[in-house]
Amino acid sequence: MNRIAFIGGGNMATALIAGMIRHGAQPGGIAVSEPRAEALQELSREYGVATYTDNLDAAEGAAILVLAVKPQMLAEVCRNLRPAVQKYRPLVISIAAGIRVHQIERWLDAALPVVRCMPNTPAMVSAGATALYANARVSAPQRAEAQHVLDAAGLTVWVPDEEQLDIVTALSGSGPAYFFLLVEALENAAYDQGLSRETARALAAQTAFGAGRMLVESGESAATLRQRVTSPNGTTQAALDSFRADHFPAIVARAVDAARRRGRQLSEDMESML
Ligand SMILES: NC(=O)C1=CN([C@@H]2O[C@H](COP(=O)(O)OP(=O)(O)OC[C@H]3O[C@@H](n4cnc5c(N)ncnc54)[C@H](OP(=O)(O)O)[C@@H]3O)[C@@H](O)[C@H]2O)C=CC1
Ligand SMILES: O=C(O)[C@@H]1CCC=N1
Repeated sequence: MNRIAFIGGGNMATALIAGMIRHGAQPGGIAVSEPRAEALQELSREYGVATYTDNLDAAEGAAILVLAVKPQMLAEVCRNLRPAVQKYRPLVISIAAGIRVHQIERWLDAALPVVRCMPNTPAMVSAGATALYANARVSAPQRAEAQHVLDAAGLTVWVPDEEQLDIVTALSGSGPAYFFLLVEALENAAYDQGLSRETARALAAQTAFGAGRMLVESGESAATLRQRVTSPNGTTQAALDSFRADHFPAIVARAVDAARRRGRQLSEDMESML
């Protein structure tokens, strides 16, 4: 694998680096830059990667540049990276929510191969889900390289249209938080009804894990698996009827739409940045 530099060494970058190392990447070929000294020390100690406080030092000679800072930081970070990208012309991979390829190219002031992708935090346990989108300048080998980086984090899929990344962000990028919210609510409901906090937490988490494994491993649809739990006139049906009476599908649809619109807004908020 070519030398790869991560700009920003926060949650997602760490999850992706961990996945790459687990899949046999050489730590010496991975550079990370990040302002927080303790984060850099941790990355160096845990994974043996090269760490820098200066983004240009990290980007020096990199064939792949992963932009892993907050969307609001990206314009400034890209502008500072101009000398390195114009010299080395790397494949740029952005994981920033919302920010469009044309904005990244404008801020880098270079027409470059850019892959935008949307991973999620289960990448930390190699159970991530990532969608990728490539602009027309990305060659077939570069596409394979980008996919290789993200494959180490879990499932990967390509989308043909950049707009679809906002939907992906609202589904799988933010999605782990929706499941955590449901688990919190289940845990609290069982606790309120008399289970100990510890027992409620363990059962709620294991139920989420078991349901997730069945969804991924059984090859059956969520609807089929749900029906199999639901005995006629039984306890599950009582709960599902209550969910429907409270418009659960509409609640979920509205939340996903709010996340999708926020992704677009993040991009629009940054549109004035040159
Ligand atoms: N978390 C998630 O579930 C997902 C996040 N994303 C995207 O990933 C990106 C990163 O998110 P996440 O990892 O959660 O955020 P983090 O805040 O954990 O990581 C960003 C890191 O970048 C550092 N940073 C700030 N300024 C600079 C700079 N000028 N140069 C280099 N590094 C800098 C931050 O340091 P400091 O803390 O000191 O500011 C921080 O450590 C975002 O764009 C987000 O949209 C995508 C998919 C899922
Ligand atoms: O909340 C966010 O904006 C980021 C993108 C997807 C998950 N976390």
